Amino acid sequence: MEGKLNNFQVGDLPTVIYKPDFITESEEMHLLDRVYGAPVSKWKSLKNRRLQNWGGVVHEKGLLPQDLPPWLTKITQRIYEESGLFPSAINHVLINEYLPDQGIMPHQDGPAYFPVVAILSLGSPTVMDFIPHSRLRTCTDSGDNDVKSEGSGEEPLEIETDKKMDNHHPFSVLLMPRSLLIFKDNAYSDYLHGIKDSEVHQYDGAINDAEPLVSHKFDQPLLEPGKAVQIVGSRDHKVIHRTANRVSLTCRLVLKVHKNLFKF
Ligand SMILES: O=C(O)CCC(=O)C(=O)O
Ligand SMILES: [Fe+2]
Repeated sequence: MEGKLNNFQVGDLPTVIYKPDFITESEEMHLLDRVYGAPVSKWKSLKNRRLQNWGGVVHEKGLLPQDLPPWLTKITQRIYEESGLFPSAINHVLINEYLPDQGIMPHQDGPAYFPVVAILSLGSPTVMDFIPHSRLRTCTDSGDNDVKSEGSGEEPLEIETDKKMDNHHPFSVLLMPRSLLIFKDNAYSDYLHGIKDSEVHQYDGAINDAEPLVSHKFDQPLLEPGKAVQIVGSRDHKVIHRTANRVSLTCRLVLKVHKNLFKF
């Protein structure tokens, strides 16, 4: 299936796609209303962010499914159709909320997911860092505790300590509100991805910093009205001041779906 997002590949890897303005401002507002309108009990607080889990419980061996609500299927269906990268409909969405000084440790997504991830950003820009890691470390280490869980129970985190980095280089992607990031293949399997827990993010050298939305290559600060977000740019020092919350929708597919608990 040829996806119409193919033209939006960024960087050297063939497997990172960045589509600015995938949704409109009113769609963004609508989604944020839904996220914040969810019952308080839907939020799970972790040390450094909050999250909502939609679509069911992900186990190592598969998904104990729950139907996604229509406000989510509307967007996941669009991602499914326009990307052409998922073999069947997206059935799991993790919604993360980050305060301006919060992030997510470098990690690789859990093994239950089909290795394509689509992340829709809402609210505030951020920079996502990709750090190469050695695939060999994942299964062979025993007592070293490379793989840690941050508490969601479904995302083993691998802390990069290996300095052997083959020919892979770290890179970063600037994620503007309303944008869609998709990564797969090498970008999925050979790199950890994470977001720094600092209020200031640099995006010098971000693989998509040529995109028109980020053409603020002047020295004057630019304040987006209503968003309380500052993007300051100069040729050498491009930074985002994260002054508002960011909400992201991480949309994935778990191929193995269990209809009842006893089939695990
Ligand atoms: O919030 C993001 O953009 C990333 C979230 C993520 O990596 C995850 O939920 O696995
Ligand atoms: Fe992730």
